[in-house]
Amino acid sequence: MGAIRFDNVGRIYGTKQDGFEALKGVNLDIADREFMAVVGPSGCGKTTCLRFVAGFDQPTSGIVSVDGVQVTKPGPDRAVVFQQFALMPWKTVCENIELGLRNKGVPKAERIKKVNDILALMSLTSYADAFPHQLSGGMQQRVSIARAYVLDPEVLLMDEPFGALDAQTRVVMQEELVRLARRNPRTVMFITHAVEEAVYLADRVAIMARQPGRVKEIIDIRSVREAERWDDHEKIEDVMDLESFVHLRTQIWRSLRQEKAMEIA
Ligand SMILES: Nc1ncnc2c1ncn2[C@@H]1O[C@H](COP(=O)(O)OP(=O)(O)OP(=O)(O)O)[C@@H](O)[C@H]1O
Repeated sequence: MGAIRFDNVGRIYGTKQDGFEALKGVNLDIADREFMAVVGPSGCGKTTCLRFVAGFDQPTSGIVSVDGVQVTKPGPDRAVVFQQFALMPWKTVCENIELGLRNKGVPKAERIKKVNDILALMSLTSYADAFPHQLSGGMQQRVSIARAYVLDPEVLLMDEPFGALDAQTRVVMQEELVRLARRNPRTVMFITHAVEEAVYLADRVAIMARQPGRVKEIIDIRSVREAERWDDHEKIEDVMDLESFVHLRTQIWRSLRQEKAMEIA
């Protein structure tokens, strides 16, 4: 459940005759419960691709599908976490997390249990009654992720979720997301500009190119992570120190730099 497919996807903004071709021939398969990070230069169309899967926008050519069904609108099988936390400021942490469950018609007793479980899992229990403005950015993003996870969606779509956080908070959130993703795997499409973040979190990394936007290369991380037992290390800096990690990071940087060089040439 939750397998995502981009089949020869294109997007033209404006008219077909006089438009801007943002994406052309995007092909990408994200397997059920796979964590796919997407990297690429600014403007290559990462967010546009994510919006297709969310059902917020439609391609002008090709098909985006989840489990073989073409996506035409948003649905409860897909949850989105944005860079800006987008919490309801007048609702408490607990109420923010509960809202989606309420909209889904989940009975009260079950709602309370689910909310309490996710609060504990995300170390948020003592903040349950706080309002968003009383929390740091990192805490607010933790609530956003809890709010998405509690719905138990097949697909989690994350657009630079840690982009607005300071470096230290970002590391803590990355470690937590790894914990969550390994314990309760979901199909994840995770957009980031941070190559190290992509290598640390993902099973595979899709590298996009620009003008027009397309997927130019896919790097397998999972087989290396498993062979080299990255998950035995609790801290991100210990993983980032491993030769196998450095090698993959360099490979992705090289691919991105090649792209930049071609743009400048
Ligand atoms: N509504 C729109 N109308 C016209 N052009 C658009 C629209 N939305 C996006 N674009 C263009 O499409 C291209 C892809 O945009 P998109 O936001 O998907 O890129 P991105 O890779 O996510 O960029 P960034 O990394 O900077 O967030 C960009 O050139 C952008 O200017």
